This record gives sequence, structure tokens and C-alpha cells, in this order.
Amino acid sequence: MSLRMGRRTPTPAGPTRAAGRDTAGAHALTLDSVTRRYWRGGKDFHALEDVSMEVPQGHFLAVMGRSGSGKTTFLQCAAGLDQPTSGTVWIGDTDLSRLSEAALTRLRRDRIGFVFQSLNLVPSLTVGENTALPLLLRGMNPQDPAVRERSLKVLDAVGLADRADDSPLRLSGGQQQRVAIARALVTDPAVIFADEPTGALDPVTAREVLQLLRQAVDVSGHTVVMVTHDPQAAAWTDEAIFIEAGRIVAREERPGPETVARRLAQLGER
Ligand SMILES: Nc1ncnc2c1ncn2[C@@H]1O[C@H](COP(=O)(O)OP(=O)(O)OP(=O)(O)O)[C@@H](O)[C@H]1O
Repeated sequence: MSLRMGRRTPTPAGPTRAAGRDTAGAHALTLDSVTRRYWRGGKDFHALEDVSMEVPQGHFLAVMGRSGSGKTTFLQCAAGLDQPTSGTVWIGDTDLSRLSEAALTRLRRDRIGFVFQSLNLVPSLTVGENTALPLLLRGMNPQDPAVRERSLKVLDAVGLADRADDSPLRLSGGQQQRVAIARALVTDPAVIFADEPTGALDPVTAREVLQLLRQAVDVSGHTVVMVTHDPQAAAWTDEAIFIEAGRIVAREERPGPETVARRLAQLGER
């Protein structure tokens, strides 16, 4: 699966949560009646239809469903990479639909962490520099000791502080994915979106990566939204939602691998 950049119509930057919602601040991510339509084959096609959900802070959510069900569309709309046709997405108290393109770019840079299946590390930079990249994009000076300190801290959290000066090319796939997680953590984001983060890894390495995401939730209180096909991966999360034809059709709290596999099989039968 790959993330696609969507086109947005800039609107004036403005404040935040709709009047009347009394849960401000309690949720890291809120979707309210989010619909994403495409014009396809001469008619409207709903890639996402009337999706509402709230993800509390410090929650680990798995987004599951068959191929083409709408998982990537969900992730892209939730992460501000694509604009819903209707409905609203909040990151914390910020209504994404009210942000200009520039403000949205800043929000993605400063308040959202991304971990993709493809590793997206820059081979010409060291592991430490790759980790610090979001800070440098924010305008921090690479020579600032605080940058080095912060990247070493998150690299330490993923067990790779001693590789800070290495090239990412000298790391295994699993180690590179750990660097990607460190990079996602470096800005202390409101939400980390992970798109099949273990899709390219063997089961043992996948387990290490899932353990780190779990730790980011349990130890540091981060919020993680992870798209996955894998029931074993979903079993590390607090909740799995199941998407079919653009709608959330089921949810499981504390999902076990067998329950998730059964749910997925049921989706296949519908
Ligand atoms: N730009 C687009 N134009 C038209 N249709 C689209 C576009 N992007 C996605 N779709 C359609 O929306 C539906 C949901 O796609 P999406 O990529 O969200 O599914 P997915 O669950 O992530 O699938 P996979 O697991 O195979 O990556 C699919 O039918 C897809 O063809």
C-alpha cells in the first residue's frame, strides 16, 4: 500500500473544534462523518463513507480490511494527506479543514509522525541525521546540541543510539524500520500513523517493531494508528476497526489474533 498526496483547497487558518463538542483535548484524533468520494466510471464512488470515530490519547488502533476496502483512504484523510469530500477531521483540537495548505504542512511536520512499509530513510545522511530530519525541517540548526541530544534519546528508545553515526545502508531492514520509528517519535507527535510498518519484515523483526510501537503508547503515552493486514500485528493494539466498502463495519477491543482472523474471514464472505 502506498500513501498518495491529495490536493486540497486552501481555506483560512482558524481555530479549532466545532462549537458544542465537549470532548476537546480528550482525543488525539477525531473523524466526524468523513466521506471521500471519487468520480469513477461516470459515477460517484465512495472510498470512505460517513466514518466517525474518536481515538483517545495513548491509544493503539489497528485499521483492518480487505484490499480496496478504504484503509489507505482512511489513513490519508486522518493524517491530513488527503481532503475528505465532506466531514471533519481533528488532530487534537485542530480542525484540519480550516487550515491553509502551509498550516497543514506545518501540522504534518510538527504534530504527526509517519512510519511507512517502505523505509524512506535518506541514504546520504547518517542514522542520527535521518532521525533528526523532522527537527531540521522545522528550522532547527543541525549543529544545535539539542538536535543531537533529542535524536540520541529517541534512538536510545529503539535500541540504536550506538548506530547514530552509521549509514542507514549498513542497517538491517528491521533496524531501518526502528530508525523510522525513532524519526516519527522525534517531534513528540500527537499521532503516529503507521502504514503496514511490518509488511516487509520477517515475523521476529516484525515483533520487535510492534513492541516498540506498543512501548511508544504504554511508556510515552503516544497515540498510534496502524494500517495492517496481519492479525498477529493487530493483536498488539488496543482496538481494531474493520473497514469494508469505505465503512467501519466492526470493532474489537483488545483484539486477539484468532478473533481478528475470524473477523477478516467474515468480511471475505459478505
Ligand atoms: N485516486 C483515486 N481515484 C479513484 N479511486 C480511488 C482513488 N484512490 C483510491 N480509490 C479507490 O478507493 C477504494 C479504496 O482504496 P484504498 O487504497 O483506500 O484501499 P485499501 O484498503 O488501502 O487497499 P489496499 O489494502 O489494497 O492498499 C479502492 O476501490 C480504490 O480503487
